[in-house]
Amino acid sequence: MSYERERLLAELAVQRACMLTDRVFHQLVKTSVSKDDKSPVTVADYAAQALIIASVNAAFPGDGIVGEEDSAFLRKDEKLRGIVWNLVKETLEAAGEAKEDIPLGNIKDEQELMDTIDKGLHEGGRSGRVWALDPIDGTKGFLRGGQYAVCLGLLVDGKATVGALGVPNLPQDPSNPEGPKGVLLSAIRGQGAVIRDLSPNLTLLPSRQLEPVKPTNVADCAFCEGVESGHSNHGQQANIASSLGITKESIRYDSQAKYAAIARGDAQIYLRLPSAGSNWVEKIWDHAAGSLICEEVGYTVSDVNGTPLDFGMGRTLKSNKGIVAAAGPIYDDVIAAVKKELGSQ
Ligand SMILES: Nc1ncnc2c1ncn2[C@@H]1O[C@H](COP(=O)(O)O)[C@@H](OP(=O)(O)O)[C@H]1O
Ligand SMILES: [Mg+2]
Ligand SMILES: [Mg+2]
Ligand SMILES: [Mg+2]
Repeated sequence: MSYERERLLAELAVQRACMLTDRVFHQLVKTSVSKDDKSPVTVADYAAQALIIASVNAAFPGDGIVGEEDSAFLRKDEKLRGIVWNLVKETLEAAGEAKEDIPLGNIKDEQELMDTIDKGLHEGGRSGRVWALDPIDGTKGFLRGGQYAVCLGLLVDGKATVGALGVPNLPQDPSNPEGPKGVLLSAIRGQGAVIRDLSPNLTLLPSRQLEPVKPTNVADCAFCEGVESGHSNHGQQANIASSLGITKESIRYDSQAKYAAIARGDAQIYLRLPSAGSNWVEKIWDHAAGSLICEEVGYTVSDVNGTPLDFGMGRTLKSNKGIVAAAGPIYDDVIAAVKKELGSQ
């Protein structure tokens, strides 16, 4: 099976959702809403989940969907519901139909909006086709004006098989950080990965194949980590980098923007070691699309013990702990340094 249609659907659904999140993001920045006010991101989370589920459902009605959000809060808050519905309606009108021959789905009213969001309540698991959806990954980054990502992956029998990542605030040219922003990456297992600029409308701009990683000296590499110190252990990550002889400062991005950055070669390592005392269990929607895209350009992605990520365990990666992604040729060095650091606690 080629999965070209699934990839096209994922790209278009993510592109359409990014039209919405980008709009909310800029309204948020423009109106300088208090950083403590979480409502803009909440609105965008619900609206983007609804739009993407409508697309998956229209094109592949038999597939399961594991989405991060549900409508419980929205059902209780009429005002918030009205805001989300307006955003969804405006985006549907602005986007129109895709010129490609694939249905992207519609939502007719507020009731259907909430029912659509709740189609993301699937339990996941080892068998069949299940989409993993994070409508806004990096909510804290979104609120800070930093990186965030719209993430959609297809798991087939528990294995990440198709993935698309929209990263609206990532510079298109890594050597020009102040230049135009917004990229869309996608992959099909076994077929490499592609990148293109995000477009302001539903058009998919021309894509280019991402180059496979090349052998490099680990000391010359750069590593990526999250911004939030509560989400990963910055101290241990710095120790690991220094034990590998890495002197470059880490690239700190919220969200799966980290996977996008390493996939296109801005850095070669992503470390996500659990914070001290953390019982956090990683969620499948935080890693399905990004890890596949990286594997497709020659990364090895595992947990901190070197165990491959198991997306067939349900909604979470409960058999894994933390994340280590490194370019294939340096992975053994990196995982050895991770184990040494964790063993020496
Ligand atoms: N204590 C914790 N440890 C690790 N990850 C956490 C966490 N609390 C929340 N997260 C996850 O971290 C994701 C963001 O990743 P990052 O830290 O790399 O930016 C969040 O996704 P959402 O923003 O979609 O909720 C959330 O799922
Ligand atoms: Mg997330
Ligand atoms: Mg999210
Ligand atoms: Mg969240």
